Amino acid sequence: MADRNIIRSLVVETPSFPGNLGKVATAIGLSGGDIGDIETVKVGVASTLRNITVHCDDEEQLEQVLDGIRRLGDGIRLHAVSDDVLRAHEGGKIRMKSRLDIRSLADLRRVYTPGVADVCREIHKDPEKARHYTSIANTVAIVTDGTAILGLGDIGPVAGLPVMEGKAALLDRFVGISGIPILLSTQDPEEMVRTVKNIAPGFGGILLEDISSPRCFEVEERLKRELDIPVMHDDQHGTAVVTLAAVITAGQNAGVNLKNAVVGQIGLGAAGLAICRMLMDYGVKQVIGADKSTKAKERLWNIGGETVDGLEELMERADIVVATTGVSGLIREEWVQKGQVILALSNPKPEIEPDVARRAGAAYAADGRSVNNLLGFPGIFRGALNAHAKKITRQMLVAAAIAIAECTKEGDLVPHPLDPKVHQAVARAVEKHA
Ligand SMILES: NC(=O)c1ccc[n+]([C@@H]2O[C@H](COP(=O)([O-])OP(=O)(O)OC[C@H]3O[C@@H](n4cnc5c(N)ncnc54)[C@H](O)[C@@H]3O)[C@@H](O)[C@H]2O)c1
Ligand SMILES: O=C(O)C[C@H](O)C(=O)O
Ligand SMILES: [Mg+2]
Repeated sequence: MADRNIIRSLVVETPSFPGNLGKVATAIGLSGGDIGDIETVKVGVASTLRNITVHCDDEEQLEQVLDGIRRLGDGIRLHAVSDDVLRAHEGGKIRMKSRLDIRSLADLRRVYTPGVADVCREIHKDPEKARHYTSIANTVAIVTDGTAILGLGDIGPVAGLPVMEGKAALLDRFVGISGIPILLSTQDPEEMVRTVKNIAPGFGGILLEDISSPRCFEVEERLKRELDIPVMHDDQHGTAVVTLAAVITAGQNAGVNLKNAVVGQIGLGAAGLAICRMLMDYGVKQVIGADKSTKAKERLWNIGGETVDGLEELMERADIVVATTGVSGLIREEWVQKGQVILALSNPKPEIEPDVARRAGAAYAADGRSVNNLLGFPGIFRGALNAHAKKITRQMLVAAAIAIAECTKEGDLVPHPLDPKVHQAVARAVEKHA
């Protein structure tokens, strides 16, 4: 099933004789919906009740699907439509949990007082032991001020929390790291740096997330300098790592030699500038960039890149196009060149849908759901924590990108994020280069 934007759970009642579920499935399919899971809730003598998960492109298509089912008649009834995504978020996605069971008084005295005091004394005598006797070495703060939440913009840290909880869930699921969202109610770089430094003693690493440019550059630079634990702004370097991996495989698949290729980057914010820097470091000779902001373009000049004024010019010249503007539909179909590679990475909606780009002649096209920093940040932090690294260096990031490219199946641009091998491979590569 292709990635769709809307997921709904439909409660449908059908008469209990063969062929009725088929009618419902046909109605959904004829309106362009995809069926996910089907769960039978109740089988009665006269009728059967089922939960049917449906995936659609947009609200309009969903309405057509619902109308199609309602029109079936003959005892087929649509009882309820619920939003699976909202339902899944009820109560939040994460929680803090004890690793030790507390059943007996002995457990209590071991886990808590008075036993715990001995552990405190040990750490007080030798602070290095905190790594061994606490959760610090396996815990990463996921810090945001809520100013660049996906492409939704400055919606504040609380509205952005579902993204941070999502990153925590991924860290847990893929590499067993505890991610703790930290929401900052300030946008002042000085205050942000001070706050993160003040809470840093409880963490093995700091993942900065969805902080808008240009403040993100200063905040990250200072924290890297002033803290001796790994600090990484995911939207910059996590994205750059995964994009480099996709560009490497795209180059191989499309027979383009990266050393001679022109890569065009649209959007020179947090993600875009880091992508340009990473590609230039990797040896791509010609990186051209476009942004509506002159200040953003100046930042690319400062690192030796070339800028163009119009998106059309960039689209005309580039063999590989990467876009990270947050603007859905920014790339027009008629700008796509035959054989081009297009990575439209903005979430939640890309600058051009991959199937539209391919129809317009692109050799390879992907969006931010598949080329996503999720392929990088879990393994990068796992590797850095395993190595007790104090910094995440450029070599570690390039090694991560190469590891991702090497895990990619033939014909794909990047590996599937649910493939545990990729996160392990990234962790190993990063640890080796730490
Ligand atoms: N797929 C991924 O893994 C991934 C990772 C990071 C960011 N992103 C996406 O990239 C987008 C940007 O994120 P960011 O953190 O870099 O934000 P940002 O705000 O730092 O940067 C966005 C840049 O795009 C520029 N821009 C906006 N509209 C433009 C237009 N019409 N023409 C040219 N330039 C334009 C802005 O001036 C800015 O410099 C978001 O949608 C985010 O979801 C995707
Ligand atoms: O959160 C994601 O899915 C990727 C990225 O960090 C983004 O901001 O879009
Ligand atoms: Mg992000």
